[in-house]
Amino acid sequence: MAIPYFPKFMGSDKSSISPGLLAPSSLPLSSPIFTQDDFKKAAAYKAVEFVHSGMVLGLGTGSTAKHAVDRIADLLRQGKLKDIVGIPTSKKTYDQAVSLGIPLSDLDSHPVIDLAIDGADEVDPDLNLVKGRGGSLLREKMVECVCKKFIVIVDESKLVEFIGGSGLAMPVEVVPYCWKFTALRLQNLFEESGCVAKLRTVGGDGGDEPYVTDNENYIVDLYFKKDIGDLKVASDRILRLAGVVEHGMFLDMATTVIIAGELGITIKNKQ
Ligand SMILES: O=C[C@H](O)[C@H](O)[C@H](O)COP(=O)(O)O
Repeated sequence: MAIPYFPKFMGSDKSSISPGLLAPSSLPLSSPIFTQDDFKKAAAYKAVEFVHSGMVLGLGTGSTAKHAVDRIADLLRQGKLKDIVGIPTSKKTYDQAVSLGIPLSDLDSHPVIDLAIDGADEVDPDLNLVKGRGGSLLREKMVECVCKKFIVIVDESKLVEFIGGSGLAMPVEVVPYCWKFTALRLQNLFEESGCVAKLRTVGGDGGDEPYVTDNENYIVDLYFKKDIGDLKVASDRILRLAGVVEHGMFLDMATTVIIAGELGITIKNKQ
């Protein structure tokens, strides 16, 4: 069931998101014109309610996760959270967390993580994800596969019927050596799904300069015209290709997905 943002006028449910959190201050509550970023923030703030003092936290990457990191820092400053250790999933999140004074560590020192909060590019009905359109899939997967709880935060535009269903990229991190060869092999793997493989470049389509990940690798984006079928089989086939480092399908990893949209917040838990 969706939890309304504004309990006062939308219903009696006592959402812990304060009324007005999403409303631009100049608008009356009866004019709820929300941006996509408002939804991202609402999902992020809801997720941070699951954070407790003393936790080791996986800190996600992207425009949605950024709100969660900001919120955690606010609560630390206010003394409402204490003794948090953050494990950032990218250099960008590392920089953000350092600038906000969040104590950080890494997987070597903290191999078990209590909770990770991160965004996603696609979420299917079984809570499988596509991640990595921001380029951070490898570190995200390393961190998020060792957490006890993994909360995914999205606005409703990220919901898809099937993985690849948005028509947007499913990223694969590859080593730079002979990337064209690896890209072709990836494309051939999914020929029946009309797969097109493209090297990600700086500045988007048409650029010459390859996008380089935090791990000094490249990204080959796969675009599918049709459902790729069994995701576990697809995952194994991709990972068996020499030259592939990791792919952006996060299967059976999310324990909870928080979705924010026009009707409010919906929380889905893995069955
Ligand atoms: O590499 C990027 C990450 O997987 C992000 O979590 C994902 O792309 C979602 O990002 P955003 O919240 O900006 O849509």
